[in-house]
Amino acid sequence: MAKKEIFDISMELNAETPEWPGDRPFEYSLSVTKEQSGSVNVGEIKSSTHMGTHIDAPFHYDDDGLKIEEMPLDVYLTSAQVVDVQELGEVGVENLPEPEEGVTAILLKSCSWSDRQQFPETWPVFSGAIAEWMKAKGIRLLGVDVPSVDQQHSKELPMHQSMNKHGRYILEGVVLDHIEPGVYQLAALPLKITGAEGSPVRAVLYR
Ligand SMILES: N[C@@H](CC(=O)c1ccccc1NC=O)C(=O)O
Ligand SMILES: [Zn+2]
Ligand SMILES: [Zn+2]
Repeated sequence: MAKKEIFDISMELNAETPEWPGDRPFEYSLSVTKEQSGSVNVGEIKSSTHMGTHIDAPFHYDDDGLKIEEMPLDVYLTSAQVVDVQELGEVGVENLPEPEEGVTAILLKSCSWSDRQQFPETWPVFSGAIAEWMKAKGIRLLGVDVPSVDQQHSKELPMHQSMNKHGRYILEGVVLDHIEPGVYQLAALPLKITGAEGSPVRAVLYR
């Protein structure tokens, strides 16, 4: 078998990773040094669950929604198609190609968040009709290369709600600038945090 080609599509997590405005920044530090313990360095992390490349559990926007440890894992281990949606202010169904055979995730490459040390001022609007289209095509996961599938100041969260209503799942903050459109295997598993409404993931594409 040929060697696996692995493409990292995750953001780095460090003190410069931009948090959602008003949310807590990411922190990693050594709480115990090897010198102190005589044996090991031990770290601790503080983070929002919506930091960097992450997934939303439905409980993020629906009090009765699934929590992170209840989420199906096969949604995040699947064939994924990277689709070019660059230069679009609004992304609708008319901008999406017929998915390739066997694909159950679509990753939208907008290239609208180039400086990952700044929270972006704007990003494309994703039409709620995409969720219905996904359901009709058997696509279970939508990935976006921006902080959210809705706009920053939205309170109604029409896209999140439409995805939930149609039983579709959300992956946010992937990095696709270096990825050619096409079909890959995706792995992007959440941490098993009891009761949580989101989790950072290490997202990779491979083939
Ligand atoms: N919906 C966004 C996150 C979000 O809305 C948010 C994240 C942290 C703190 C506040 C937030 N939203 C509204 O106050 C997301 O899906 O990641
Ligand atoms: Zn989120
Ligand atoms: Zn979200």
